[in-house]
Amino acid sequence: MKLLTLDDLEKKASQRIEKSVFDFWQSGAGDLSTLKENRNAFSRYKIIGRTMVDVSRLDTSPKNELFGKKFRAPIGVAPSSHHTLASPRGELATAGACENTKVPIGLSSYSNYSGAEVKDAAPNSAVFFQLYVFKNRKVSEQLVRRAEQAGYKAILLTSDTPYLGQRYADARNNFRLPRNVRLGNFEDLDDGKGNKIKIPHPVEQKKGDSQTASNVIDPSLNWAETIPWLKSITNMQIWAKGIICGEDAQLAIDAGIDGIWVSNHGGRQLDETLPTIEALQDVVDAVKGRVPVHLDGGVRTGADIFKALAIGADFVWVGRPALWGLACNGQKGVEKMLEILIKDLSITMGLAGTPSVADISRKSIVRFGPRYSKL
Ligand SMILES: Cc1cc2nc3c(=O)[nH]c(=O)nc-3n(C[C@H](O)[C@H](O)[C@H](O)COP(=O)(O)O)c2cc1C
Ligand SMILES: CC(C)CC(=O)C(=O)O
Repeated sequence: MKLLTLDDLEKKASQRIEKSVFDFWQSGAGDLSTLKENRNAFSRYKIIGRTMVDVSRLDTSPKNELFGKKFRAPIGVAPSSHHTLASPRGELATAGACENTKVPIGLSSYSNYSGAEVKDAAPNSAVFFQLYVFKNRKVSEQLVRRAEQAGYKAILLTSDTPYLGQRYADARNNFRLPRNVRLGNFEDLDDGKGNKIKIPHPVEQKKGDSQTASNVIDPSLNWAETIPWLKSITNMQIWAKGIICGEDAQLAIDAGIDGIWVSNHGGRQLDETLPTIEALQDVVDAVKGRVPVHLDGGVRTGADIFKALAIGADFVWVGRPALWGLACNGQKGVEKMLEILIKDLSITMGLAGTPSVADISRKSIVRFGPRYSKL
């Protein structure tokens, strides 16, 4: 089977990976409405292809540098947990692919390899360390300090997971991590008094009680307390992931956040929330260029990336496709996935008469169909 699109990688990965793991990757929360809408909503936007523009030179590089680095395209690999379930070198392979392709990666708190190991594998690409804030703040504090020491540029604070979404596929499969899976960032943690801390995994189901295990993440996070606390323990930038409305973007900026990441966690958390491409315009308009705006959720083609850039995103990220690439062919599979996206973006830009990312604007697209409106 020729692997030409991300859909092809998804199909091949589904044939290679054990069903309960593949279900864990693919599944969303509730009746999967947001998961599906993340994809479907892209097709409500159409590109106005302009012709007779000199497109003999195409430049996919982002309009602005990210942390002073010039990447090859405004595309990156969003944080997702447990890459060794896909391939033995796990995040080392994913990050290596990002490094070779010259795009950034955000590393999950729940990576199997530690932040320092991944930074060594991809010194230029490993920029974001995604943070879950745990009820035991000492744990998160140590994760942050280690990330800073390893050279990460920003903490990507996941704001949409006070509780774990209801993922029925995982509950039905009684999904559990294999015993030998490492949690690299949680090794040798202590409570400051010399006592070792072990953290239970939020996705694992405890017998008869799906909530107990997700209880490790702190549901009391808020702008007024959490951001000053984070700023008191690190000099890294703090970005907020999980924003889907302009009001929250404004509150995040008021709290001193350095960047906004529009996301609904790939439809895995609040079901029936907005698809991210529909939420983007409100966020971009509220932010008014004060901080960068990034987006993830259902991005699978160059046209999807083009549409998000046209609405005003500075950068666009993919989650599941990296896992599919890994499952198909390790690091080379992730490289293939990223090359497919970059080539597709480049061709879309050429055919749309927008030779550089700076040429892509709201004039480049139209939207049809009913809009979400406030009541
Ligand atoms: C298997 C899996 C694990 C994930 N783990 C994390 C995580 O540890 N932290 C986090 O902030 N987001 C996590 N995410 C969400 C992604 O960062 C991202 O928001 C989402 O996958 C984007 O949607 P997409 O998969 O449609 O591209 C995870 C997503 C998947 C599919
Ligand atoms: C460990 C989990 C909380 C990882 C995650 O964010 C997810 O599965 O969506």
